[in-house]
Amino acid sequence: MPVIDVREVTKTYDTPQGPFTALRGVSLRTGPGEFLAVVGRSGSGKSTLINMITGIDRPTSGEVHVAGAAVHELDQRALAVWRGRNVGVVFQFFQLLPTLTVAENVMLPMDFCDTYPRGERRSRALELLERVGIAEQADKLPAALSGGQQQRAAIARALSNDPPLLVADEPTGNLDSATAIAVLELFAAIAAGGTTVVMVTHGSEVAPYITSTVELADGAVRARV
Ligand SMILES: Nc1ncnc2c1ncn2[C@@H]1O[C@H](COP(=O)(O)OP(=O)(O)OP(=O)(O)O)[C@@H](O)[C@H]1O
Repeated sequence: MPVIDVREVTKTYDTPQGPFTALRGVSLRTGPGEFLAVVGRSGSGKSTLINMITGIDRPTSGEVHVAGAAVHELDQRALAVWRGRNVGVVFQFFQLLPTLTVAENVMLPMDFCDTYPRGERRSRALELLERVGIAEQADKLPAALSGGQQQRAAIARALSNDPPLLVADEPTGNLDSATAIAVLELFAAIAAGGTTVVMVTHGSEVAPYITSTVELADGAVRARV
């Protein structure tokens, strides 16, 4: 079963200048354990495609099946529950809550979705922080961490509910190249463990780590390798 099955998705935005079609008949299938890079020039539709997969936005036509759910058919409430359990999201600027410790940030999705018993959440957060290599930072505030450490904390948070899919939009865009490579290695290890990882990227340094690529051009799939 594919983890991601996007079928003939079209997305048209209403703009003051009239309708603008950002995705035109995009289809994409991705299996468990794949590390997929989404590439293409600025404006080619990468973020729009990611927003379809995560259910942040809806297609104008077509179908989006992710981790067993028909995402295009879910209402807002069902989407929030589904997303919390099935999709971990990592951003370019980490987006950790500044007033919570690193461990508390990692516990947030478990608290939100009530996925693990309250008494087990902190130990699970510490295990995840161990897995991403920053266990010793658990009780610090995010501002006390380096950029690479903050991104590792954000990845631990994204894995909090053990989702089948991890989505990352330019996760290394704000990191120096050595730190970026370390984060890519971490994503590759996560994918090797069976989690599907989808990453929007501009960088060419990803090649050794990814298992496949989809290239978008003008809202259509130009290449899929
Ligand atoms: N909410 C919106 N309303 C109108 N147009 C939009 C909206 N979101 C995106 N677009 C347009 O759709 C096209 C695709 O945008 P998208 O953000 O998906 O591209 P991208 O490949 O992620 O670009 P970048 O690499 O610059 O982030 C662009 O022309 C953009 O201006």
